[in-house]
Amino acid sequence: MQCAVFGASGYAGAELLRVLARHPNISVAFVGGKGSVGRAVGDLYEAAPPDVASLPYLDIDDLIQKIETERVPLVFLALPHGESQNLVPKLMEVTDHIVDLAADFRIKDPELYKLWYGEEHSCPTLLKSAVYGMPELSRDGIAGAKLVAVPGCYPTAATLAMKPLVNRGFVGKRVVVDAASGVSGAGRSLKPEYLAMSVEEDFRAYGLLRHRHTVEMEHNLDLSVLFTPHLAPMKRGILATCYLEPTQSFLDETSDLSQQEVQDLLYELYQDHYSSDHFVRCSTRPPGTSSVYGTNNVALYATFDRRTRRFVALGALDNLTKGAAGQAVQCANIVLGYDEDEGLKEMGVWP
Ligand SMILES: NC(=O)C1=CN([C@@H]2O[C@H](COP(=O)(O)OP(=O)(O)OC[C@H]3O[C@@H](n4cnc5c(N)ncnc54)[C@H](OP(=O)(O)O)[C@@H]3O)[C@@H](O)[C@H]2O)C=CC1
Ligand SMILES: CC(=O)N[C@@H](CCC(=O)OP(=O)(O)O)C(=O)O
Repeated sequence: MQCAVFGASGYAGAELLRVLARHPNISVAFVGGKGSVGRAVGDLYEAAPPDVASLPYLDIDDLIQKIETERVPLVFLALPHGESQNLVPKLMEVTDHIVDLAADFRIKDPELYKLWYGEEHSCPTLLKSAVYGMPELSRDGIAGAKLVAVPGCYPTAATLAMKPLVNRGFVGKRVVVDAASGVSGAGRSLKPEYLAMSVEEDFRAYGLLRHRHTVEMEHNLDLSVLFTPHLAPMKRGILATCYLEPTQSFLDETSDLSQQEVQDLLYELYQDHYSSDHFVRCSTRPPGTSSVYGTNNVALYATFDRRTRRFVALGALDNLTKGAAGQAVQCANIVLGYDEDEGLKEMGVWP
């Protein structure tokens, strides 16, 4: 099946090209950009797979026209936030399936969208028709979907790290999430704060109290979340560290258990919860981002500290793969009825 990728000159778009190069059923026929229009993929992206290296970046109008005339059935959008909502109404008329990596269609409620994104949504009626594409949270509605909203990178890590504890009724209503992202999470922009000279030998928090991913985590988990993102001096990767208070029922249930038995119980809880999920790795020790680099895997670990009465749940993923392009292809596979891991079977890189 042919597809088109809008924003293929950006980091998430380039990662889509990398993942789709290994896909047996989906091939990239057309790519779009903005500043890169007139150049070919291989000019910009030297590691591009040979069959896409020669594709020219098209502007939005030319790309839509190609999709229409060539009847391209699948479209990925990897555009800066806010662009997809202007494009999707037209694309709905000319293609069968749209998988959007941006935040435009993740929040169903237009008022909540306005509150967290600071602007009115331009097509609020379409918000409800989009399916939220985090398969490990829910696969409902993804098969055959016309419009999939791929979740945010931080919410994917934090949601998957906490969900088994939440579903089991082990945690109270308020959690704290500290998460660090590699610099590719900010996209390919040339802003001075993302230059190597600025990020190397630095580690800092940003977006305090108001980061837009907070609302996504709160919705996924039905919890109140205090979220602090950090910028880490690495290219790729996210590590989310989540602190949760236990419920009395958890304390009662585990009062006679040793620390090791509590650890075993938590490990089994995570294994059971994700027993049918291809990409979840339940770790027996705290995971790092290098263990998931370039893969669609998310590595999870949870423990409980009796002294301070807190759970600590960790989630590590690659922001460009499971946090963006990999999860998008995982969703496209479900939409189209392919095996969920087609194109995503790559092993990690070590060291
Ligand atoms: N980076 C990440 O880790 C993640 C990103 N995402 C989401 O994916 C989307 C893309 O992010 P990312 O790849 O990081 O961003 P980049 O800034 O790296 O890339 C943006 C892409 O969009 C193109 N573009 C910019 N403005 C326009 C426009 N007005 N019309 C058409 N094309 C345009 C750019 O083209 P050109 O370069 O040719 O100007 C480029 O191809 C965003 O919505 C982001 O939030 C989601 C999860 C994680
Ligand atoms: C390091 C960095 O700046 N990260 C970005 C999040 C990554 C991203 O692109 O967010 P979406 O998944 O919502 O598209 C940020 O904090 O805004």
